[in-house]
Amino acid sequence: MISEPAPRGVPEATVGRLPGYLRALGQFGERGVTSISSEELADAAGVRSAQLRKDLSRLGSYGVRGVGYDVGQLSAQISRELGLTQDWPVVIVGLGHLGRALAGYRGFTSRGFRIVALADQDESVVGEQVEGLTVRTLSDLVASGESIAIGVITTPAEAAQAVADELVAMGVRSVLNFAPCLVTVPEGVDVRHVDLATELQILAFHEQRRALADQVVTDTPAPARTTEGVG
Ligand SMILES: NC(=O)c1ccc[n+]([C@@H]2O[C@H](COP(=O)([O-])OP(=O)(O)OC[C@H]3O[C@@H](n4cnc5c(N)ncnc54)[C@H](O)[C@@H]3O)[C@@H](O)[C@H]2O)c1
Repeated sequence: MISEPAPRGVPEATVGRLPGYLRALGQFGERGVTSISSEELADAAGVRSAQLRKDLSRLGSYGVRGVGYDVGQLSAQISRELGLTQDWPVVIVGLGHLGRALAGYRGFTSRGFRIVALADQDESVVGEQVEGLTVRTLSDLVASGESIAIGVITTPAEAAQAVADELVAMGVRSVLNFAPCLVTVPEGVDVRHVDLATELQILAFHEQRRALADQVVTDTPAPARTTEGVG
């Protein structure tokens, strides 16, 4: 595998596909595979191989003809590019159903995200031990001066903007918002919205398209049978 320094400015769309490549590489690595062709990796990640080669070339990675990519090296390079070689301290705000499920999710830790704080405003929740951490109020957390890189919002929509503002005020520059509303943040802060309902709506759209297409096929009258040459 040939690796050159990554050119600056990797497009967002490429960045969006890198976690998928990393996940696929991890699965190959677990099975003891040490080198992989672009076709195999593209198949596992669900993209076209030309797309994969283009994306990886943007990181300065080119497979070797007949050998492909080195699984370990490529994983390390993508991890570096995504900034996963360092630990990112995360706070979850809103310790209801979703917040608790995320707090217990082992996949964060194994991918370089350390949940270091939990916050809620409900007095019956503050002080509770969840996954080895004591739930605090956001103001207590701000007062502690702890360094937090990523804030995860799992409060009801009505509270999300105020929580985002507090997170930004305490120096958080990346926000992952699960509440079903848009939150705005100042320049220099990134916010990503996660909404499973949107994903379901997109699936419903495609499902409806397929159902309509099936209906057209069923409703189309069969071509009239020719009687030429009969009798
Ligand atoms: N993105 C998704 O796909 C998805 C999926 C499920 C739920 N959700 C959303 O996630 C959010 C949480 O859902 P849930 O079922 O866990 O709700 P929940 O009611 O069980 O929990 C919400 C928690 O937020 C706390 N809270 C409220 N205001 C707060 C504030 N200002 N500061 C700190 N904590 C505060 C509450 O005390 C409660 O513990 C909701 O907005 C819900 O719509 C999103």
